[in-house]
Amino acid sequence: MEGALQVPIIDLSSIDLSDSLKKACIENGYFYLINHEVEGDLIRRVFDGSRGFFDLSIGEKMKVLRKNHRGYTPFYDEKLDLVDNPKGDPKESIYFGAPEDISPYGNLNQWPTEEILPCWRSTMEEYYRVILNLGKRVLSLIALALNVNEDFFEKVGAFNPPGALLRPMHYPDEINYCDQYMHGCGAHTDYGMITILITDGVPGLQVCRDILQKPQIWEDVPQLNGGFIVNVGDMMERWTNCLFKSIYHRVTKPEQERYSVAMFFDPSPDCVVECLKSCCSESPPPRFPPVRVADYLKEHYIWLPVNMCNKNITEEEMRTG
Ligand SMILES: O=C(O)CCC(=O)C(=O)O
Ligand SMILES: [Fe+2]
Repeated sequence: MEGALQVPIIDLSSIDLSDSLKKACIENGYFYLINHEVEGDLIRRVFDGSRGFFDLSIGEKMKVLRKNHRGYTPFYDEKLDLVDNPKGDPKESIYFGAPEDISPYGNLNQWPTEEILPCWRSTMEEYYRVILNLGKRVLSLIALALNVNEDFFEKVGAFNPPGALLRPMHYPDEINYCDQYMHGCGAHTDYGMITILITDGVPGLQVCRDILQKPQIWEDVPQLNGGFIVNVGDMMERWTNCLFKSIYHRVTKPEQERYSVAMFFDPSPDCVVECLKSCCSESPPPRFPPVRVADYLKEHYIWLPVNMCNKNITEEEMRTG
């Protein structure tokens, strides 16, 4: 049974939204974010840029093939749900980290050249910075809702350096799917603190409020014009001892081509996530031991490098999905 769903709306221009934010994170694990002050023009440029990149030839895109979780991930590269999408997800994407993030190897982001896509890098970097600030604002409100200081996530090192990854995505329309591919993106939870998502309005995103229920009930999450969709991720679920829900979601086979842009607020790799005192005591006791983010992510980014998982996929399939 599938149907439309009530999504709580968090209005960032409201004076006191602690209670509604907390309620949305506890009862739903997702909400719309409105009055966020991100300019429509920037969002339009990001979607135009995203279409421009995914329209490039496969050869051009492969020049920035993902390394160290940065760069192009071709069709079928990501394996989120091996039951429904055993061959991988029939979508393509490109990942970037913080423009300023300098690892011992330098900044790991990979960019199409300025000749191929003029202003592309500057647009994506601008969007990254704007959404990073928006996410920090939401996370400071979440901290207040959890009865800790508003700079809690800064203080525990979640942004030092920022582990957030920006990811424009492209789903081909359903006529390009082989029958066996049930979904554009298999069922999963996100790994980080929160995800801030925007789509081009083409339907597809669904959530399942109880993954153990049989049969599972998947409900559509429509894009709210001008709003972002925010969902809680696994790290936040651990911090809050499961008070906040890291919600299962997926993207069905879209009827037409679909584009979306997600920013995953993963805490920085050395940050340790430990149940908040305000969320646990003897009853309920902490359900998880403290975990270093890098160790958690290593176990959960299970998808294989493209040269291994795509070995049975033809060039034609990689081009079209
Ligand atoms: O494209 C979407 O609407 C959602 C994608 C998603 O859930 C993800 O990449 O984690
Ligand atoms: Fe997701």
